[in-house]
Amino acid sequence: MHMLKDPRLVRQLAYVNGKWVAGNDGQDEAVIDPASEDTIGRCAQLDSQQIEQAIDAAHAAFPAWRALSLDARSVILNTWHDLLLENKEDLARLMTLEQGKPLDESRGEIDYAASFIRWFAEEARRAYGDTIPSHIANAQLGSVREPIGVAALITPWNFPCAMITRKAAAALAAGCTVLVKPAGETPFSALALAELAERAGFPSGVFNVITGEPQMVSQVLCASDKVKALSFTGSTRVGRLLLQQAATTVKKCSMELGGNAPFIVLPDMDVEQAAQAAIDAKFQTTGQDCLAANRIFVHRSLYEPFLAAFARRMGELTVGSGLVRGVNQGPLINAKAVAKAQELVDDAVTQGARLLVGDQAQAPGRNFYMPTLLADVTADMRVYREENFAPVAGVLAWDDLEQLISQANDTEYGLAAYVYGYDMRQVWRLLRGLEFGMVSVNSVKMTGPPVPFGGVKQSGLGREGSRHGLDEYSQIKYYCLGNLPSASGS
Ligand SMILES: NC(=O)c1ccc[n+]([C@@H]2O[C@H](COP(=O)([O-])OP(=O)(O)OC[C@H]3O[C@@H](n4cnc5c(N)ncnc54)[C@H](O)[C@@H]3O)[C@@H](O)[C@H]2O)c1
Ligand SMILES: N[C@@H](CC=O)C(=O)O
Repeated sequence: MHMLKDPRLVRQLAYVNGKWVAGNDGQDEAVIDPASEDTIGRCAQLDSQQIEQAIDAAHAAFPAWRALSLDARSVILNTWHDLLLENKEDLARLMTLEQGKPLDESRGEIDYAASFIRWFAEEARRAYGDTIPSHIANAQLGSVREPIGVAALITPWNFPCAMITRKAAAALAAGCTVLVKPAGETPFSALALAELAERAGFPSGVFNVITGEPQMVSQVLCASDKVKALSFTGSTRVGRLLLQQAATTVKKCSMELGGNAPFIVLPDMDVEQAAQAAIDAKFQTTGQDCLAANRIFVHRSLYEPFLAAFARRMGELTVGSGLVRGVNQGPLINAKAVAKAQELVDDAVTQGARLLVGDQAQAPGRNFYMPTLLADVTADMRVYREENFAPVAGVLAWDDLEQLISQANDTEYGLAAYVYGYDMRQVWRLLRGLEFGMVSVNSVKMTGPPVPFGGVKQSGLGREGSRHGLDEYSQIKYYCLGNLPSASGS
């Protein structure tokens, strides 16, 4: 922490109603650097009464925030955006310390996080309603969009800034006030965002970061009638629980959940290009990415050359602390994640997968998992069925396009899919046949503010980013102005 240029960005207290708040009775929890396993700080743990107080503060701040002009809200959002970029180096370092990802990836995430703020500061100006041709005599019909109210935003540790800004910027721009509950592993990035939000001029109670025991916090948020929207990014398992909890007060729910992305290589694809793209799609964020290629399907005619090219290119992966220059594979978030990766690999090898690359004896620490390549993966293996969230690549061969589509769709998940190849007929068939919310053809990069990000099936509900991102935080009010003189047909 002493390495930051601006030490005031390191906040260990929650941020509620414009104040830094300690847990009642001084409750706090250690935050660990997953690379060194050192404690880098402690984070306040609020109790249920304090969560209620935070909800009250956000609720009280809502009328004045929604009443501000769009221009005034945009100015504050744009200032927040600029502050993120001005403090990029510190924010990136903080992220690497608590999350583990290589510093360059953290810098990239700060740019990415900031880009959503600028996007929604502009997009809110285009939150149009409708005029509706009237079927009622002498009436004018239409609709306007209104902010939904207090929004609770619960976020994961793998993208500690961007998953917050993609939600918060949309909610704030729409006129909502927010309560952010970051993951316990990565609270400091969220609290640094709060420090910058304060400097940007958000009025007290508009942007709050509440830290505490996850189940208790979500129960209090979900039980409160003052919280009108719940936006969650995280695992499908927890998403299901939250949907049940939110049902009691019928909240508007947006769910960005797990993935099990197929990466499909068509027979006309260049093997080296496909192998590099698959490496990028698999190993970004050390495999801890909801978009990570989880099942790599390669046409049988290219299968062995692809495996050879993939294995050779894995030699360029360097494992170590994210703070060290040249490292592109950081630690996993904790030892539990390492144990899960090992279980999946063991299960696959026991069931006949070939272990082509991967030697855990080389791991530089308890929380590191060495990049691993498994060939001849089958649908019975856990590595195929589960989101592995680790640098473990499972590859299999395919022969028939229709069979491939059924195989790729044979998962409860439906977030993202990749297709590599140029035969338009095959590409189009896949694009329409794959049951995934996002399909990217010949590009690993697919995300960004203009994109409607989200999944189908049990990967989620709703869309973030794009013009649709505002929908999660606004509601349509229809109006009928009746008994007007000579309005009919005009
Ligand atoms: N679709 C997307 O946009 C997207 C983006 C990033 C991550 N993810 C998914 O997130 C998962 C990894 O993140 P994670 O391990 O932090 O997920 P997680 O579901 O364990 O935790 C996410 C959030 O929920 C909280 N939480 C955990 N258990 C809870 C409970 N029982 N009740 C209430 N809250 C609880 C956590 O503290 C955290 O804030 C992966 O499945 C990944 O695919 C999805
Ligand atoms: N990489 C994703 C986050 C998933 O973990 C994104 O861009 O939103």
